[in-house]
Amino acid sequence: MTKLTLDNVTVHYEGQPQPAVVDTSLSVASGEFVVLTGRSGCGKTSLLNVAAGLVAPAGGRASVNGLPIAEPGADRAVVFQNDALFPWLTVRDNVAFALRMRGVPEAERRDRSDAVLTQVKLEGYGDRRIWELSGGMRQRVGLARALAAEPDFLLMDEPLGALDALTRERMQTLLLDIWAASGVGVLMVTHGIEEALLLATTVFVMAPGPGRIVKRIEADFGRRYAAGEPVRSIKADAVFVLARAELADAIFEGELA
Ligand SMILES: Nc1ncnc2c1ncn2[C@@H]1O[C@H](COP(=O)(O)OP(=O)(O)OP(=O)(O)O)[C@@H](O)[C@H]1O
Repeated sequence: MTKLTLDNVTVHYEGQPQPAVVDTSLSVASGEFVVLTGRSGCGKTSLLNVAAGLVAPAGGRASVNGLPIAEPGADRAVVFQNDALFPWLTVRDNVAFALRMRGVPEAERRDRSDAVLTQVKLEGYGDRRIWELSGGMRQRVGLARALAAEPDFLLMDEPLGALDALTRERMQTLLLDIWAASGVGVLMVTHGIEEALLLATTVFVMAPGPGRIVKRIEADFGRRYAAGEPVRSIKADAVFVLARAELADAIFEGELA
């Protein structure tokens, strides 16, 4: 099992009077789906970027299996909200880009790309151009590109934020399917309250001023979905409805209505 750990992490951007995140700890292990949520500016992206190796903490420690995170690595694939795909490349070449950079031979690149395109339900789209795809399909290409590297961790910053409600719901179940099948550890930032609860095994609620974790909620709704229960029945369950209210309270606590 692989474990990504943030220990008492502080993020302080140069020239800012206050740290963006103080003394914050969490971990993500293989097979866990950890979600960061909270109001705007509470430091969610900052924390994710520390895990990605894109931001160096001013205090504390970020590590994978005890080894310090100093830079981005192939073990941690990052998916952003509007993933920058290369419009002049085909879908398959976008997915295979990182593999090409790493010198993976062409036949293997093709096989691996087609396998992950099937995983994200884009089988047969390998030869299409990016501009021929809908927003939801583009986001699935971004996800396929991340998966092609066979990472231990998927780090996702509002990956579904730009999608319409229906596409977003479909992507949520797709993410759960991929997570359950791959055993990857996920750290995801979202503003979506239902999304956080449905997907996460653990939800961390952050609050600003300075950014910190104010609540931890354990959930098993994603596992129930993976075990065959329909999403609609999960969301209608009184346990889900109560948890949603508890999560909303934690997010908006201290904020004037
Ligand atoms: N590169 C940067 N330089 C200076 N300040 C930054 C930088 N990135 C973020 N900040 C500040 O750090 C704080 C936390 O930002 P961050 O983006 O981590 O929060 P967030 O919870 O992800 O916000 P949102 O939900 O709006 O995306 C904010 O006050 C923000 O203005």
